[in-house]
Amino acid sequence: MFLAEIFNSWQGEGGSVEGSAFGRRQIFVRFAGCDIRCEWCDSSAFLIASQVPKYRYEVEPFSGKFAYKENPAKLDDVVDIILKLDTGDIHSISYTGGEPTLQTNDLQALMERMREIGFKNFLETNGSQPEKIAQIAHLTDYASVDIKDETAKATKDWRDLVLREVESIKIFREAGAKTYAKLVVTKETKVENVRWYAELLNGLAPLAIQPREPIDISQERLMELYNTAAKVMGRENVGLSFQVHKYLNVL
Ligand SMILES: C[S@@+](CC[C@H](N)C(=O)[O-])C[C@H]1O[C@@H](n2cnc3c(N)ncnc32)[C@H](O)[C@@H]1O
Ligand SMILES: Nc1nc2[nH]cc(C(=O)O)c2c(=O)[nH]1
Ligand code: SF4
Ligand SMILES: [Mg+2]
Repeated sequence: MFLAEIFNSWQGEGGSVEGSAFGRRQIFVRFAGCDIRCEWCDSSAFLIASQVPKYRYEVEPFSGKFAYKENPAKLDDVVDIILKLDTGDIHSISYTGGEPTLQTNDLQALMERMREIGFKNFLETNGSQPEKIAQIAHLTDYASVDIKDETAKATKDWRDLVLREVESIKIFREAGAKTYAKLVVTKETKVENVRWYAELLNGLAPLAIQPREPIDISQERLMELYNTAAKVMGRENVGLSFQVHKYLNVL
C-alpha cells in the first residue's frame, strides 16, 4: 500500500457529535492518493501516490523524529510500526489520507489485522465511492464521512458527490459503524446548500460543522449555518468541530 505517514496524536476533529473520537489518542495511518481535489486540502502533498516514493513514520510518539521506508509499504512493517507507536492509551487507529478507501484491499487487510490485535478502527473518508465503502464497512467501528460543500470545488459534479457521500453514510450505518458527517465551511458556503445537506442527513447521521483553516468565516455566518442545520436536524445532531491539532501544534 502507498502511504504518506504514520504517527501518534490526538484526534483533533469531530467535536462532540455522537460517534466523534475528538480528543482521543489515535495512531494515524495516512494513505497517499486521492480521487478528488478539495481546494483547501491540508494534505495536498500526498494526493498523487506515485509522487510519494517513501512514507515517514514517527520513531517515537510526539518526538517529531521520523524514519522513512519505501512505498509500497508492506503490511507487516505497517503493523510493526503501529505497535511500536502504541502508548497504551490508544482509543482507535485512524485511517486517513489522501483517500484511504481507494486502496480498498490493502485497507481491508490492515483493518482486519488491527481488529484481530484488539484495536478499534476509525475511518476518515470522503465517501466518494460507496461500493468501496461496502467492502470495509463491517470492519469500521467509527466513520467520519466528509460532505464536500460546493466551495470545496472538489469535483465538477459536486451535487452528485454529496449524494454518493450520503450513500456511503447509509452503508456505514447499516453495518453498525458509529457514523457522523463532517462539513468544512467557508465564508462562501451558502445557507441553502447547508439546508440541503441537513435534509439529506436528517435522521441518518449527526453533522460536525468545521470551519476551513485558516478560518475565514465570521462568527455570525458560522452561527447562521449551524442554526440552519440544527433547525432541520434537531439541536442534538449538530456540533462545531475545528482542527484543534493545528492549535496544539501537533500532527
Ligand atoms: C485530509 S482529509 C483525508 C481523509 C479524506 N480524504 C477526507 O477528506 O475526509 C482529512 C480531513 O481533513 C479536513 N481538512 C483538510 N483540510 C482542511 C482545511 N484546510 N480546513 C479544515 N479541515 C480540513 C477535512 O474535513 C477532511 O475530512
Ligand atoms: N491530530 C489530527 N487529527 C486529525 N483528524 C483528522 C485528521 C486527518 O488528516 O484525517 C487529523 C490529523 O491530521 N491530525
Ligand atoms: S478528499 Fe480528503 S484528501 Fe482528498 S482532497 Fe479532499 S480533503 Fe484532501
Ligand atoms: Mg489532517
